[in-house]
Amino acid sequence: MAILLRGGTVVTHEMTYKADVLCEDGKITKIGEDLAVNESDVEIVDVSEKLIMPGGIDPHTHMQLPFMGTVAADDFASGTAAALAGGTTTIIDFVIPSPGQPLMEAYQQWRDWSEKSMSNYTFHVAITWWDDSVHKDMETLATEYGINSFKHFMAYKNAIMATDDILVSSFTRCMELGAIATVHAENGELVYHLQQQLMEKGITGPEAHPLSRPPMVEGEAAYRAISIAETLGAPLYLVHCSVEESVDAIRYAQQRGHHVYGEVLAGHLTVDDSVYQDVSWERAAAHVMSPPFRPKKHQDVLWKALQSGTLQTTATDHCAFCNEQKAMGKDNFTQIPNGTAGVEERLAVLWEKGVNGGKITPNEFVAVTSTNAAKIFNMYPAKGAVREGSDADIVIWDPKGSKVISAETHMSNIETNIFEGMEVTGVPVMTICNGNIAWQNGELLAKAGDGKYVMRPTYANFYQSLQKRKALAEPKAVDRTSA
Ligand SMILES: NC(=O)NCCC(=O)O
Ligand SMILES: [Zn+2]
Ligand SMILES: [Zn+2]
Repeated sequence: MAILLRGGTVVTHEMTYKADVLCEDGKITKIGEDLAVNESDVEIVDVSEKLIMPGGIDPHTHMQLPFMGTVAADDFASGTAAALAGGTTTIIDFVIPSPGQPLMEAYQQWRDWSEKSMSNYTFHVAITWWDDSVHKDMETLATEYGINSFKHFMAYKNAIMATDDILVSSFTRCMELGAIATVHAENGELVYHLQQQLMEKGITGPEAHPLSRPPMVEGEAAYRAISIAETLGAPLYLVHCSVEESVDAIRYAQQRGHHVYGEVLAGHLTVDDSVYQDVSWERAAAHVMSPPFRPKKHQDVLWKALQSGTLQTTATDHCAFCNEQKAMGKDNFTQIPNGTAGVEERLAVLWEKGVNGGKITPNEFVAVTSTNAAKIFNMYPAKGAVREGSDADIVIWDPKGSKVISAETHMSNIETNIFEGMEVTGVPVMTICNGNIAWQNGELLAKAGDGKYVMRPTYANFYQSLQKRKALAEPKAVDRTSA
């Protein structure tokens, strides 16, 4: 049934205005003041005093990920239910082939798992190894399956780490296909070396995790990935930037005119490394994720980078493991499955600390939680927008509503919440996904399978200048025939 959102305030990444919004057949069909509709055909929802914003896009989640000897506890049903409860209507998850596994086989595996999604979903595909078949499958994925981003883990040695030769081959291929390369920037060799040293010293608990991944481990990899991409003229997106060193590397590259984008996690903006000193092993281990939570001074830099546009997107890296799974590393911190949750909390945390904290405007909030990701990953304006013709993926926001975040009430399948006890003012009250009310005031209405797979075409907008620049700089041999 069509839905008319009556009397709300539309907030987009560029403007704020009063209007009614009509959603029909999964699309936003009309926006205007006092829209007239046939009331018997349309469900009218009073949203006065509420904000109408594009549904959140979380560009970094791992539902049901097989990782470090176990499988992430939130599958595509529970994880996307949590997303909807938090006002997020689209996730970009990751297909991660095991080294040697054909890309198309892994892709099909993830498509099967994700059929039970309740929110919309799409995938980055990780490049974990290289041969001619990978080169070919990247094209098939880009041209036939709507994949325009390929991920590279520079960490996780002896597992899924991409070495420099793979980065060079894959970034080059991304350019040829009109796709964007993304990286998890951490020097995997250094991490491995420091892990062994810490274990030899008998520091085996979660407090060793951040010591094995100091800021320069991330900064070096960020700088290296950027240098490789810039040399090749390839666009680059750095996931979960957590330290000043990465922000500096990105800002310098942008100042040189390079197309480089950066993501920051709600967790890295708000949680600091003191969590690893917790006397409870369980609570400390619950925060083991990579990159780790950082000393507080980095949070300030990350916020400023988001405010200034050096970083464009916010995500969660939702990769949930319950206490029993974390206990796999009871005697050896390197075996603690890496990952934390947050897909349900991201928007509320960003509103509380960002908007209420005077760091970003509501319009900038929309940009960093939805629109910018839609643009970079080429889903805009179907996604990331409240405008006529866009998909009806909407969050109705109550800026005066409040709650206390807690594992007691969250939807994720784990016993801990990294934002435990945070009081937030500004909460979702309704989430509309594909024109249907998917979640309302604590009640999940979406069903497994309601979410749609999102095709993302290649050649996002930034390719227009990138290609021209590349053509103009094309090297030419010197003609010496007449010399
Ligand atoms: N982030 C994390 O600790 N786990 C998920 C895999 C990754 O993104 O590195
Ligand atoms: Zn990562
Ligand atoms: Zn991740």
